[in-house]
Amino acid sequence: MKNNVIVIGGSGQLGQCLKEVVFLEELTLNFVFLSRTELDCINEEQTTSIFEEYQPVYCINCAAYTAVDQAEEDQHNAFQVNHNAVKQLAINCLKYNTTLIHISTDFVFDGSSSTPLTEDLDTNPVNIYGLSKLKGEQEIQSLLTQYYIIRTSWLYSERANNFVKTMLKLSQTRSELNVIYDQVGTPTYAMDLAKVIINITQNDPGAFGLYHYSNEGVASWYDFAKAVFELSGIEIKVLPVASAAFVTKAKRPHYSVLDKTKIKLALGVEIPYWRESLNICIKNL
Ligand SMILES: NC(=O)C1=CN([C@@H]2O[C@H](COP(=O)(O)OP(=O)(O)OC[C@H]3O[C@@H](n4cnc5c(N)ncnc54)[C@H](OP(=O)(O)O)[C@@H]3O)[C@@H](O)[C@H]2O)C=CC1
Ligand SMILES: Cc1cn([C@H]2C[C@H](O)[C@@H](COP(=O)(O)OP(=O)(O)O[C@H]3O[C@@H](C)C(=O)[C@@H](O)[C@H]3O)O2)c(=O)[nH]c1=O
Repeated sequence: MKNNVIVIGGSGQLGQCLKEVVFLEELTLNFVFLSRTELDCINEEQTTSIFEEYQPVYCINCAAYTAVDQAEEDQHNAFQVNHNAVKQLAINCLKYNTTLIHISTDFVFDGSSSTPLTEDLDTNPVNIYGLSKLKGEQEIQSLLTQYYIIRTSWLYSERANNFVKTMLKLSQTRSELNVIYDQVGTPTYAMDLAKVIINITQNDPGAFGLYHYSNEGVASWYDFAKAVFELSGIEIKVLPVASAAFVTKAKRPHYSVLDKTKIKLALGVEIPYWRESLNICIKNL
């Protein structure tokens, strides 16, 4: 019984990438991917019965309310998924001695730093999504010792919705695009992150705690968009604009480059440079 790994939010972007890594590698554990229809994690009874059924050795939580702008007007649902459901997962992990691998975000920071963000830096989210994700982190940290919280940033892949796919889609109907240059971070190829997560389940060093993971390097959304078009061979005019000129419902941090020193040392991961990974993704699209 003790060889099950449950993946919550299994049909989202990261969930699908995890599924692909599991499919490609020979693994010792039995991975069970649960879509929202199989487990709605805001349903406490359903969550408890899934833990009872699988008694998982790991629970990988990829479920989240990720619509950053929508969250500003839909706070209740954002907190239900990103805070309350995470608390229920943690309670069940405690009961079944399950290690929780939970994904969080660079949006827990306010963006006022100008040097890469370490795990011990003060948080101060500037939007509802970031605040709800921070509350989820805090529940885990107060209830569990056996957990990995991995904060990541700007996830993209061949799957689901993400900035790369949005840019490519917009380029089909527009001859020029305005893209923000004064929000700086690091794009992360979700396949790279998925490999790190699966590796934890296969070679767990027991180094529980909070970690930062993104690809290497630094980019603005403008740099990211330009690279998407350059690597795809698409000719389109991309105009750099300031955040003030691109109004969105949610405020976003101006600087969210994550410092990856801790995860590199503790888990021995080698992290690809963001443009290298983007190139792989674009070739697959
Ligand atoms: N995307 C990004 O840029 C970043 C994401 N993250 C974090 O990484 C993690 C994975 O994100 P990503 O895969 O990109 O996000 P997606 O939005 O692609 O996937 C999230 C998944 O969660 C599911 N979900 C939402 N509500 C529930 C619920 N009540 N019960 C069960 N499942 C639910 C969604 O289901 P459905 O498909 O039915 O809506 C969806 O499949 C999240 O924790 C996110 O906060 C961190 C930094 C950047
Ligand atoms: C579509 C578009 C967006 N933008 C800007 C708006 C925003 O500042 C930035 C990214 O926009 P998006 O809405 O695609 O991405 P956004 O939802 O802000 O992405 C965030 O998602 C959550 C889930 C996270 O955890 C973060 O790490 C981050 O990836 O690009 C432009 O400048 N021009 C455009 O044409």
